[in-house]
Amino acid sequence: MAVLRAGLTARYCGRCQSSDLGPIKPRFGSIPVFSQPWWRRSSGFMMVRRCLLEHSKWDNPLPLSLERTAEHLDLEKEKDNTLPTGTRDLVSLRDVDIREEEAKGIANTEQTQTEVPYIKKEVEYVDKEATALTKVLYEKKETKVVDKEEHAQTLVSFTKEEAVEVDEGEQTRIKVTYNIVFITAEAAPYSKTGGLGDVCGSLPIALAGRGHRVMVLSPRYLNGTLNSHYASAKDLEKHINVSCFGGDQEVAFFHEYRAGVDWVFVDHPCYHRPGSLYGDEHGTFGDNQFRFALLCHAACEAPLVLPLGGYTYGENCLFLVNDWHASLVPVLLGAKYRPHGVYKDARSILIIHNLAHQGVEPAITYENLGLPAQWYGALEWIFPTWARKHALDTGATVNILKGAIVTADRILTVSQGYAWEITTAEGGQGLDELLSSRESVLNGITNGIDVDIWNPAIDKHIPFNYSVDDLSGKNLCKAALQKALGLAVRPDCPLIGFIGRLDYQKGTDVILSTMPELLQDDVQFIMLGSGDPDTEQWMRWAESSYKEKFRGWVGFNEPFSHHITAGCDILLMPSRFEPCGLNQLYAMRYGSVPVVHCTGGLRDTVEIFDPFADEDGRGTGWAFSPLSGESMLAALRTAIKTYREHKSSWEGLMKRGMLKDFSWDSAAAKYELIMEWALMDPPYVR
Ligand SMILES: Nc1ncnc2c1ncn2[C@@H]1O[C@H](COP(=O)(O)OP(=O)(O)O[C@H]2O[C@H](CO)[C@@H](O)[C@H](O)[C@H]2O)[C@@H](O)[C@H]1O
Repeated sequence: MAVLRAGLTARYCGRCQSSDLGPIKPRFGSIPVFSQPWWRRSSGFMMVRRCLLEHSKWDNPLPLSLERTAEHLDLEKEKDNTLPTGTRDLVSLRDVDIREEEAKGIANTEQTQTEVPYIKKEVEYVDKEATALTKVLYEKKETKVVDKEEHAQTLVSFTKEEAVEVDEGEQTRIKVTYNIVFITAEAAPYSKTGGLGDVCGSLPIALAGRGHRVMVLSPRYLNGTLNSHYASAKDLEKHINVSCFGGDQEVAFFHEYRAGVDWVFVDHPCYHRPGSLYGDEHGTFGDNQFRFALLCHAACEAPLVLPLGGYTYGENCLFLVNDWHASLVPVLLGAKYRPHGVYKDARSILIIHNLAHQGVEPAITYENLGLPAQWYGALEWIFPTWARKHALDTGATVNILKGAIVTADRILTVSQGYAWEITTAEGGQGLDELLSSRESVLNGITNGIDVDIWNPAIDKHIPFNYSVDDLSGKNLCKAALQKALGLAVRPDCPLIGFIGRLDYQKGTDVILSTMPELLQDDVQFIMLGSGDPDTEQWMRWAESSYKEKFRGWVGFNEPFSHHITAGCDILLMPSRFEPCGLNQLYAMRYGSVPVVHCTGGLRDTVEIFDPFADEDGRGTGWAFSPLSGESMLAALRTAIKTYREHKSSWEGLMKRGMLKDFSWDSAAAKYELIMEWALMDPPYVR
């Protein structure tokens, strides 16, 4: 009920008397309110969205970039004095219903000079198989999916065989390229605390490689450790003021063009402080809402004001907003820009890497976000009574991720399994009903990995390189790891590894509780991670208590994570939930066998070993369920037994994992498809 309340708070609009209980008449004559298909119109939220949109059209401050454009074009004469002051320039310049022919001409000229058209159509030759696949994808889209099960199957069912059958002869297809703008709190190698950084550091490159124009916007963190990564980023000398948190905030932009991608870093003193990206030894930074609201405001301006390579990205772009840090962007598009005719044809896609982090702050902070008051409902989030802290706590908060869930054109998660899990009460983190209501635009695409950085044949972070054809280097890596850790160098002793944030999500509590029992066996265990201080403390204790068998490395150490991935035999991931998980993919690529909890992306990517299937067995690891000490130990013991007693089966497991294709290529093609679907539908918030 709390969720319902949060999602559908205002079912009746006091300003325009619209209600979701019956047909609503268009309010402002020319603006079509029934622009959505019927299944999207059915919820009360849609009504609220429409009303808010209509009202905000008249109350919004003018987006900064447009003030400048209007000034530049000197359209003072064209102003319609019947409009509120702030919107006059804009309406005369940008609105599609622009009335003055002359102004229209000027606007068009300006646009062609500064913007690259975002859809460039070109005919190119592709191989038969790819053509056939494309055709299948289009056919799937044409049959509009309303049925739940069929919907879940849509992306799954793109099989090669099917594709080949459909089309044998066709040789050409239209290649469409987009202007894509990623907004993210992390992008490796510049900034990274986890998988978000990995994905936003490599997916943009894969998309750029497929012909798209791609910009990645993230903060320019200067925290003393990663500063050298920004050395090649040049100050664009474009300082702008964005309006939020009670005034104008000045931000600057730095830029580096690398691997076909425009890496743009938003600069502001709030990103320059010691510690990690989100906090320091005293905990999470108290002003993270400000830091990421600023990122979102700057990100909405960047495509309009930054001439990258001589041209701005322009209005017609696709925003890929990652996690809560970027989730204000779809709301800003709807609340601040579209009412003025800007970004009318842009689309936004929310990518959920981790639903557990939603950017929730007290409701009073809403007024800082630079949004019109009428849009409060889009972010409003009421905690259930049991979750409130004291008698006077009303449970009223703003939830930034929720804002994107209810305004983005499409929603993606990083695996298909997780896309389903978040629509259930168990996996929805309180947002399941809201996400279910948007099921028709919710998909999952399993992450790829950067196969150049994570390649045992050329990896500089490991002492010996190896490949699937010659695994001898892997044994040497294991010996080197054991030596470096001060453990006995024993090729026969299974070495188990864990790498990750020390967090409830990662199931570290299950590791802690089973360690005494596990270490009764003849095994070695290495654990790398940082996060929960109690777990860090436990790691120190365990290292001194199990001197012969356990090593704990507290901290974030990327080269060492590569060495562990190469050197261990088994990689353990007992994650409570896992949207995708990258370490199991890295492990398989390095010939280490994953033992994982059967959840989310882990279930999708680790195929359970079956020694009796095929000639040499089938599968790449073990997935246990439920998440308990007993089932984890049972899976580990089976893996250890296989390692010790069935050498050829083990080698088969390693090789099958190493031969899997985890590159971004196929995932990037699916992203293109989702972008295409986003553009087929009209903008969700107009
Ligand atoms: N102490 C340490 N030292 C060095 N490296 C460390 C480290 N701790 C973690 N890492 C690295 O950080 C990355 C973590 O990847 P995960 O997929 O586990 O990410 P995370 O849970 O942060 O991300 C979320 O986003 C990603 C991306 O979408 C999803 O895969 C995932 O399920 C979701 O929870 C890996 O590259 C790992 O090697």
